[in-house]
Amino acid sequence: MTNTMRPLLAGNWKMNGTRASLDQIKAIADGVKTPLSEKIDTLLCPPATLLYVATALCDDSPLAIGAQDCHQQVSGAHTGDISAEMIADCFGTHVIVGHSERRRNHAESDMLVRAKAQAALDAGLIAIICIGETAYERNSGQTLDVLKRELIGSIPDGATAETTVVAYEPVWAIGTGVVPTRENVDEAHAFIRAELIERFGKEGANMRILYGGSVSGANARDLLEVPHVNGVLVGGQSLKAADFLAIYAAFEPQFA
Ligand SMILES: O=C(CO)COP(=O)(O)O
Repeated sequence: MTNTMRPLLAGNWKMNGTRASLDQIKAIADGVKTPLSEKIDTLLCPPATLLYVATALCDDSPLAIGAQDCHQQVSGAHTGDISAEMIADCFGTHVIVGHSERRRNHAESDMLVRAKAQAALDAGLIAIICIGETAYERNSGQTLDVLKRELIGSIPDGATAETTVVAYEPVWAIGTGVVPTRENVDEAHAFIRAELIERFGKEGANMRILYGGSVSGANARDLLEVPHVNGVLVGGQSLKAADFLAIYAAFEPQFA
């Protein structure tokens, strides 16, 4: 067994899902009610419109529910935003911050992502902080520099292994069906682990590092064997219960 840390399987629905999708959430919540859930954490992040009803659906399931973003402030004149407090109020337990789609589409800087992560920690949520290089950055040899800059800039000083998860999502692998080579994932995760240990010591050694980008039931097992891959953050393949549960099943050989 390569990775002994309790892993996290997280789904990110992005801007997908209406009330018609609640049956999929229920099917996922029911599907993870197996002994494997004693060994791994599962999480689904639907759009904010479904947050409250989703947490109610998961009442008797180990499936946790989280959000995809939060504002850095607790409340105020911020039309269209939701705060970490509001997520917690809906019984959400996690929030994704700094996803590359938000960094790109909303010009979110490392400093802003860090403030959002801090807001999440202040509200008692677990922050899933996303980092990852673009194709241009990889092709021009900047991958590790980008990861270092994003790690330093985006993670608050008070982050602990319990409250903070790092997600490595190479931008070029998101939604493309292109999965990095084992060597690429290995290099990135080992680098992130070393950086986390340097800054956070023991907490950094125990912080979970997820891989995200075109994860499916077909490739999850191989990814989970790479050292320092402590789970996955899944987009497209988390929308349908059957696909999500195929990834869940892929954890079995290592973690059951
Ligand atoms: O961005 C992602 C999860 O946050 C990954 O998306 P895909 O799994 O659709 O590539």
